[in-house]
Amino acid sequence: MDSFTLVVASALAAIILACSMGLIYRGGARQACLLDWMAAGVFFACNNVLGALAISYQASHYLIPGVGNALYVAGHFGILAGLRRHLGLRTGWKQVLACAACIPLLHALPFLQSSVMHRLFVFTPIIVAINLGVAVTLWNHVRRGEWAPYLPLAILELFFAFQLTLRAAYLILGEGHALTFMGSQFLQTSGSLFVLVFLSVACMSCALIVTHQQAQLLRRASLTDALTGWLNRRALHERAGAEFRRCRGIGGALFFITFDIDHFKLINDRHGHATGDAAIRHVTTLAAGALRGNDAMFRTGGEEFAVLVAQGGIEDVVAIAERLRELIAASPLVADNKTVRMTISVGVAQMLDADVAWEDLLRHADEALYHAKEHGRNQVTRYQPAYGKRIEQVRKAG
Ligand SMILES: Nc1nc2c(ncn2[C@@H]2O[C@H](COP(=O)(O)OP(=O)(O)OP(=O)(O)O)[C@@H](O)[C@H]2O)c(=O)[nH]1
Repeated sequence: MDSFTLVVASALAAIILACSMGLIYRGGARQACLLDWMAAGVFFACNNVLGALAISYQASHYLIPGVGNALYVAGHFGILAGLRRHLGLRTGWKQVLACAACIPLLHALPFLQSSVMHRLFVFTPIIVAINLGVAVTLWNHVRRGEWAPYLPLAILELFFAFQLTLRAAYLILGEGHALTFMGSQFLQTSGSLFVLVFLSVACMSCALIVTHQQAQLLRRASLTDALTGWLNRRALHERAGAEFRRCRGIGGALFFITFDIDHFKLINDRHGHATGDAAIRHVTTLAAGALRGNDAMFRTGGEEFAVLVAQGGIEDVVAIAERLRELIAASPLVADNKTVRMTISVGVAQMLDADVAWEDLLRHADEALYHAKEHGRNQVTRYQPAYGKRIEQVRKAG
């Protein structure tokens, strides 16, 4: 293989890595890890440009391979640093760049100057450690069900570490005596080929990680209510439908608690819309503390909320609803030297054999809530089939 062509191709792949990461960043995915990966691309590109120059020109030993090796270590570390930043960990850039800056000076040592083999002996373990560092970081910090977007990078880094170890072992144990800098032996030039493959696949893998996260963020935003952080109506359709089918399938119980702040219009009228918003947030914060971790909480309208409960019996659920009502009545909002007292009316319904969809269950909870409103507010009402008929009569009369 022609080592010059391979090194130039690797330089181009590194430039493509740097430009792709920069463009994705500029394009709106403002994730700082992209800048780490862009820096990695720049380091690899400089390393390969130096390598290409070294084939044609004689240079100082500190520059080639000294600076070249420093850039190579920094490039590999950039991939690890970006991943660590993406996972919310400290990158360690400062320490690594300080160490990398010392690498050219290390090349003053006669041991490193004297042979390519000795340099392989020193730098291969460093690169392998960084490659394995990527895999170990993923293993330790990515939850089992969320591996899919990280898998290509993990496989790439493990593969690179494996081929590097194998080639270095073979060269050191067998063929090492024949090595020259940028030589043309197959085992040596295949190293450039692997770097080319590494850079190309790293570019795709890093882009995949970021675009997958962007898609996740957008999906989460599309299912979340901006004011309260609770799930919205769209999420309700997805979640309640799935829970309804699951509970029907296993013969489990399913409940809806719906609640609505009493006379909320008066709060807006007396204290203003901003205080109204704060009151809504206050109620959802209190409610989230009172409900159980497994209960799914939805904001279904302005001051209307629904909680999907898939455990316990009807008595437990009514008790939770009662606790929630008492908590909100006892915990007024205090804002801007104002005390805003609130109460809620609550409806509770259990899935019935006759229910054909989750909407039936929600309608029953709403009918119970309507009953609570009609009978004085600030109370919990458990659904009775008669409520539906009564509401039907009221609608017809109206
Ligand atoms: N501040 C604020 N107000 C909202 C929001 N969404 C809806 N509202 C207001 O909530 C009020 C709801 O009023 P109603 O439906 O008459 O209910 P209510 O006054 O709570 O009366 P009852 O439910 O019968 O006890 C309306 O004035 C809406 O403008 C919101 O996001 N923020």
